[in-house]
Amino acid sequence: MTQPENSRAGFVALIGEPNAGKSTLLNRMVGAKVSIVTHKVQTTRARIRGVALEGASQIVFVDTPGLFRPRRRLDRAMVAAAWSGAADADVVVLLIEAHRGLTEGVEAILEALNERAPDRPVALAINKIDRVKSEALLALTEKLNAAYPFTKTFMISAERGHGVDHLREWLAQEVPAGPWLYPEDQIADLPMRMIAAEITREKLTLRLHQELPYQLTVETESWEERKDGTVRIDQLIYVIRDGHKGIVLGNKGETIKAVSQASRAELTEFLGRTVHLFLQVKVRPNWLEERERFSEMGLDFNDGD
Ligand SMILES: Nc1nc2c(ncn2[C@@H]2O[C@H](COP(=O)(O)OP(=O)(O)OP(=O)(O)O)[C@@H](O)[C@H]2O)c(=O)[nH]1
Repeated sequence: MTQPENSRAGFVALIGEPNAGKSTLLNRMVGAKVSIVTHKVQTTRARIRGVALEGASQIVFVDTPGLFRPRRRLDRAMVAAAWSGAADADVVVLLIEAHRGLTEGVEAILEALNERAPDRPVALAINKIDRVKSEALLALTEKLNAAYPFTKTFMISAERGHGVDHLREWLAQEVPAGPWLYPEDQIADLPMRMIAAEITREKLTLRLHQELPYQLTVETESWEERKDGTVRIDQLIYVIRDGHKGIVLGNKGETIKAVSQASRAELTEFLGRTVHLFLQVKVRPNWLEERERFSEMGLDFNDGD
């Protein structure tokens, strides 16, 4: 399918408390292919994105980590990432659980939304409607809309698929007019590339949790299926300063070597075949601003320009 003239494209941040159903919804929106792969990884620690095509629109979803009160350093980084996603996205979807309603956690998110994501369309998606009676749903809708001026409210069951098409159609209209962000042929193996990048990023984080700022991104540059049944994966690790490069490499390259080994082992297990992994570290001071780099997974994100 070639890109239509009336194309639209944009980023959609799915936010909500842990367990709200964000991953389930993302998988529904994007399709079976992504759901198969994302089920295998720890989605709570990853910002998995998927790309959906709806009519002439390309919708790029960010599945943020659950928003909660951060304690550990890594948690804080994740929450910051979740919020940066929400603030920079073209559209925000707040997912809540119908049977839990307006919890303290949801109240905290609404407060923060006011501060951090003003002027964005924010849709309310009340999920798990299969668990409550319709009268309760109406009352909840009123209560939530009194608490925050949502652009639109959807009642859905991510698990059963109810209402999901409506939400996706609405998102397709809300994302800005403009060219698609991903070429069509990249969408197919995007999930695998993202997951591979996320696995390496996780190993880096585990290894460097004290020293490394989370301003680091991993991209899968190439993915080559070899005739002998093995896979060659080349990844770039972007840091924002020269000093960070030294930290990632470690003394005599021992850090990067350990990260590479750990990542390769997990990728090999995940893919069920031998993986040859090649990592390269690059300094890129402006990666936060580089929109064209969003073709891969990472903490970088749309700056809304
Ligand atoms: N009954 C019901 N359960 C649902 C629905 N959608 C999701 N769930 C369940 O809710 C649980 C949490 O769903 P996830 O998609 O993992 O939630 P999440 O928001 O991604 O969770 P975190 O990754 O922890 O932030 C899972 O057990 C889902 O099966 C729904 O529409 N109805």
